[in-house]
Amino acid sequence: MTSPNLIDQQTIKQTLSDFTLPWSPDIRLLDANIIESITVQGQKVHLTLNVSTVPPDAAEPLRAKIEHHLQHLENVTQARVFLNSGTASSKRLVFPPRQPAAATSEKNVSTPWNQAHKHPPAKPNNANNGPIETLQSIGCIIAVASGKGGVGKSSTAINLAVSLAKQGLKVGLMDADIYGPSVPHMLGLEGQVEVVNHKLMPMTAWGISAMSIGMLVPQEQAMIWRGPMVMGAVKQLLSDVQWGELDVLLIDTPPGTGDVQLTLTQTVQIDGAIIVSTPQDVALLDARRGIAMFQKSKTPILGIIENMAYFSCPCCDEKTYIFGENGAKNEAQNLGFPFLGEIPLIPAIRSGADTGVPIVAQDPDSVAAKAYQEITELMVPVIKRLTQQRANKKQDSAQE
Ligand SMILES: Nc1ncnc2c1ncn2[C@@H]1O[C@H](COP(=O)(O)OP(=O)(O)OP(=O)(O)O)[C@@H](O)[C@H]1O
Repeated sequence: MTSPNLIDQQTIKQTLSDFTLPWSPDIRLLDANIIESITVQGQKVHLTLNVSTVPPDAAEPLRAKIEHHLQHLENVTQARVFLNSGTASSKRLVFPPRQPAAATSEKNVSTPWNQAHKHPPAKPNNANNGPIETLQSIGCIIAVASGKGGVGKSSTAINLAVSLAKQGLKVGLMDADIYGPSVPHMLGLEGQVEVVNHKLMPMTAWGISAMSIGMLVPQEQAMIWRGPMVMGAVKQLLSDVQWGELDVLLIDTPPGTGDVQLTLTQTVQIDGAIIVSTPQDVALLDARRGIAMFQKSKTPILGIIENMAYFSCPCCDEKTYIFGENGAKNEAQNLGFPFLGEIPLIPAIRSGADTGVPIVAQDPDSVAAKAYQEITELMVPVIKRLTQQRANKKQDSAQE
């Protein structure tokens, strides 16, 4: 029997020695200067093709062919082939494998030449256009959003997710912040994502399943992606990830009202959105824009959470309202949305995020953990209701 240790760059190259270029069959792949890198880690192989000289329509088929070949090699448990359309100074890594069902709509994303144009991606894979297979066993989907960056949306989403899991729910967390994915770091997740039956498996931490672009490509790569690629990545986080059976999938959205939000609302049925804001006017103004966007796509607003509501002095317990008092609470009242609760500004929330141990997991009896728990106690019946509504909708459309 061959030892798994025998896989290395050289053996991978050898197995590719018979490959020729489909558009120039006389030229061997190995001689064409297209293979940019081969990384072997144990039985996992990552190969990058530089397709800057490849005819536009040939790049993706070539990628798929090589990936298929590598996946079937003895002693290879995971093989992924990436496309890089850039030169050495402007590298652009193309998000990897696509599933056949999504291939048509993601064609613009997978072909580097298309990315040069600013056209929107192909017809949105709207929830109404057909269900996404990997989301079929999910009770309901809730977006956690904010208008403004840095208000603590990711910290809130993570702690809510862990707190819901502590209450016995099966929870998934999708980090849709393509440009600044913070979920892996805040959950302390490292290492390779497993691929099983051509689907990405979510990583697990603190009782929840999570997936983020930060687990798939280096941060600096995703940061230079433009509209169509970002939209494609969001779709893949939904449709190429084996989310499995979940009571709720929380989606941590990036701040603002850009491509990601648009893609999400066009691709899946979001059952509700929770808005996170600090009490400060400028954050509330942006939050209002976020609310308007969700309302436009008929996504129900489930409520508003006030984060960094106040700082409580550790010595005397005196509350200081650093960002103003009750801003988000009043806003919820004015707009007629439920106020879900307030989270104080607490150093342990920040340090928990920095060390990858959410405060809810680290210190369940702390003031911070209790604040999150109070919110999730309000969320549980809402999740049940949304799950029922989603199931009814599914049944109705099956009968149509
Ligand atoms: N209640 C809180 N108390 C103390 N620190 C907090 C609190 N909420 C968030 N933080 C810290 O504030 C910073 C920003 O939080 P976070 O990354 O969650 O915000 P965000 O709104 O998701 O940001 P972005 O829009 O950039 O993704 C982080 O360092 C986080 O640990």
